[in-house]
Amino acid sequence: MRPSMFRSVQSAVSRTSSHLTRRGYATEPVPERKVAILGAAGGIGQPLSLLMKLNPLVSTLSLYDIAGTPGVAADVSHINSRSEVTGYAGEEELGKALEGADVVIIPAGVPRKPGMTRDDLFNINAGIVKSLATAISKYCPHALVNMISNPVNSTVPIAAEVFKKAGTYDEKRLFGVTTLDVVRAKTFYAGKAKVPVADVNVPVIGGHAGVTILPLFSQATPQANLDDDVIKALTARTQDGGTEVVTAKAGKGSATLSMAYAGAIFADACLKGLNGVPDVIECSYVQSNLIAELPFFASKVRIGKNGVEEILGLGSLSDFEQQGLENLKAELKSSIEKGIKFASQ
Ligand SMILES: NC(=O)C1=CN([C@@H]2O[C@H](COP(=O)(O)OP(=O)(O)OC[C@H]3O[C@@H](n4cnc5c(N)ncnc54)[C@H](O)[C@@H]3O)[C@@H](O)[C@H]2O)C=CC1
Ligand SMILES: O=C([O-])CC(=O)C(=O)O
Repeated sequence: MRPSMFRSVQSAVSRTSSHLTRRGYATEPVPERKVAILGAAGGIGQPLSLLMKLNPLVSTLSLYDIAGTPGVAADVSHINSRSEVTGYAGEEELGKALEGADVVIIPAGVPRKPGMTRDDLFNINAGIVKSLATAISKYCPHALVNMISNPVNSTVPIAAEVFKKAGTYDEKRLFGVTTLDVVRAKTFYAGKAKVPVADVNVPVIGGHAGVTILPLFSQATPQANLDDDVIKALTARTQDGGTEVVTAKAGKGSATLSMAYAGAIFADACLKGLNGVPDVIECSYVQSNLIAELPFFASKVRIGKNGVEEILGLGSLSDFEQQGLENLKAELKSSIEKGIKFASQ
């Protein structure tokens, strides 16, 4: 667990309702924040529900799925942390699940099996995302939306189109969650660079599928003089990280635990941004004008009270990364167009 998150979890467990620190001094009251998880009974949804229950910034935790959420909610609700937990099951309860939400996290939809690409999930997940985005535009149009459902390169443009049609689109409030790519890049880099993983930072740009995932190891900190072939191998492993897990799970789904961790990190960043914490910076796949032909692109973004406050520049890229950027453009462009076309039908 990232050290700051570990401290959050520790303080969640020790905090009292009057917001006393462990030393007993009164602190600023923490604002009320409702977080809704759509797909909360699934492989990602369950551990993500657990992690969000441990987050002291959450006051109401709303767990929605087509089935199974009352059990998940009853289970995590017994944990002695701040938030009140409610489970909602079935479409007729979706409105109540969403009403008043500040952050909506969406891990709803089918995962990959060996041999599939993320795009192979499009036919099923596009429809799921479209209907959930329609409900968000109706019940909590101002929420920050954290899209986890794959293919993220297309599901984010789908949600944007749905919001546009409903007249509720605010490009600052829609995020594709690419945090797992960053988590993987950090872990793999620390292993090769032989530096403490907790100190490592690696930006990951582009999108969230295969070659569209572009880790910028030339900007990794702490710097290490890794050979070109090591950087190439680290890049390939980061790009194939999801497939590595799908293969190892051998038909039982894709990354769930590491994704729940990554999703919890990203949602925590959104909550901190909403609460006015300065300099909250994470990589995310958002509406962007960094690359002319790609209206959605992942890069470092500053998250604040209104969502995306600033899209940070890409910084300087190595020749290898520059080539990687050229190589990802065609696939990412077509995934974006596919999403937009689907949503406008
Ligand atoms: N962005 C990322 O980095 C990652 C994304 N994913 C994606 O996350 C998604 C979920 O993965 P898992 O949790 O492993 O799948 P899962 O099958 O274990 O869980 C999905 C859950 O979504 C629910 N669901 C289906 N239709 C729904 C609807 N209309 N409304 C609400 N809930 C609905 C299902 O009932 C199920 O509980 C997949 O699309 C997967 O590819 C997975 C890992 C990483
Ligand atoms: O690979 C998958 O299908 C799930 C995913 O997005 C990831 O683990 O990065």
